[in-house]
Amino acid sequence: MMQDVWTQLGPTIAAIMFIWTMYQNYFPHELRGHIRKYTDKLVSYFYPYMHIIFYELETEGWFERSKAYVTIERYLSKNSSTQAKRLKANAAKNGQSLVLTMDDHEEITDEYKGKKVWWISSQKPANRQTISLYREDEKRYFKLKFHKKNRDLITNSYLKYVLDEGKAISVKERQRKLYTNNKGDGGGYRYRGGRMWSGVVFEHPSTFDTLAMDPKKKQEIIDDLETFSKSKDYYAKIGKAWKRGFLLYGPPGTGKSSMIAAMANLLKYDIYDLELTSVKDNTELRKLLIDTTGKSIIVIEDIDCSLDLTGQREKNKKKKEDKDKNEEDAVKEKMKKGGEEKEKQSEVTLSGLLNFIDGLWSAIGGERLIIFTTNYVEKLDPALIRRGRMDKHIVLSYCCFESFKVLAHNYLDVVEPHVHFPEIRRLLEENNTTPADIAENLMPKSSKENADTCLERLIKALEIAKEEAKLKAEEEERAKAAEKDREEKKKVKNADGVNEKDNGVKENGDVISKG
Ligand SMILES: Nc1ncnc2c1ncn2[C@@H]1O[C@H](COP(=O)(O)OP(=O)(O)OP(=O)(O)O)[C@@H](O)[C@H]1O
Ligand SMILES: [Mg+2]
Repeated sequence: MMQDVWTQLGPTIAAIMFIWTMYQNYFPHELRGHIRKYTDKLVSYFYPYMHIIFYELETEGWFERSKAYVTIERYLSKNSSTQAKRLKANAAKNGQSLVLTMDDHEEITDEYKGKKVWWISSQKPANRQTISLYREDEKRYFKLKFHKKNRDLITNSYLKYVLDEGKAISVKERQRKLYTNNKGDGGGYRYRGGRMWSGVVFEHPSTFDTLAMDPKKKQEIIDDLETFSKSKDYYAKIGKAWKRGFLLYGPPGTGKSSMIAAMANLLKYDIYDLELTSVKDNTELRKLLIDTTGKSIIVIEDIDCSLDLTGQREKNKKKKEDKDKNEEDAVKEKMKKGGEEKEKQSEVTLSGLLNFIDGLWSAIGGERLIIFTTNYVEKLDPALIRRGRMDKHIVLSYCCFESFKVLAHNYLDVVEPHVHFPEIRRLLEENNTTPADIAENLMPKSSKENADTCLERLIKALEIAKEEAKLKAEEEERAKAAEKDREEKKKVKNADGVNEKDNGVKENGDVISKG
């Protein structure tokens, strides 16, 4: 049977191969191009499908990988691993993880709004008649095949969807960075590749799961952030730059910095930690802003300590003028002494900072959070923190029982009900203890310590803190009473003095009247 088939097909296959070899080797190149053009036209007339080709390399410039190709590659990686038989692995996150995509000549299907499309990964044979500096595989491309009747849907909507999804996957997989504008030892910026920020890999482990705070408040913040990150079109519709300001305030050790790290981890953003005191002036501040990328959080920690931004603007202006004058005098003085003035005070003003937050330049680069932290919210100029600039004010406060439960679960794997919990609850209500203090007590200090020993240590620490707070309050009470006593005595003394003085005036008056 097999032999019959071969006897019938053999000559036909041999003839086709012979014609193909002749065509490839002896047919003039230009003529082949013409023939291809007409056969393509003929085929496309009857063929119900359309193709779009995405080449790997840009045809203009320095043969860089095309952004569209890379984005599509990322998008297809989500289907490739389940559909393609041969996969290709590319390194991501500086070699720490792998992206799997289909290998050449593989085909996978995708579905969009009920319509099926095909993605084919392929390679164009290199033109042997031209000399190229590049390898053959530089003609690699993705071919998108779809039915002609779906043309509008695919070109108007599906392609945008693919690029958006691909970008989102790239963002998730990229290695995130923590940048700082801190100057080097020499006092100047270390420009890395022309950038004003220097960055390291951001690997802070804080997440909203590990953050101890009231669960309702926590969920509200998570919802706010997620809504923000998906609201590109909404912000465009209402004519607002796609950014959101957060003011985090509360005593030291209540989780402000931890929350910033959790936000960055939730949204997969980079962090730009802006050290305002290292910024020379408003112009430099603007340059730093321009040098940030989208999908980032710009943080100014301890804003009240960063600059003299706490008073009224006019007052600040006057202060600044005085300061400038004093500084100038000081510099002259030092120069006279042969000294060298290296560290110059920052000249960033409140208006410069306001401009940074919501001026025209702040809209460049897309989605961005701006976060200020402070221990003393009341010290800040209201203009700096008004809604619209700092859209959401979040207070992080002392540890309540709900927050404690999160810490106990994270640090010791202990959950309610527990024999020590009621006492801890009572002590927390009577004490102002920061989550940082609770966390420190919950952490096992040796392999011998277990959950119970840690909780008992916490109870002891809370009792001591309560006792100390009581003693401190008594001490303050005594100091207040002593102060009050001193004031009373002073008043009596003053009153006596006034009486004596009054008497003197009377007497003098008498003298005058007598005169
Ligand atoms: N709410 C919290 N949830 C979980 N851990 C916390 C929380 N608050 C503080 N901690 C722990 O305490 C440490 C210090 O917290 P963090 O640096 O976030 O405080 P902060 O509010 O930024 O303080 P500061 O005002 O001094 O900058 C953290 O490393 C973390 O371990
Ligand atoms: Mg902090």
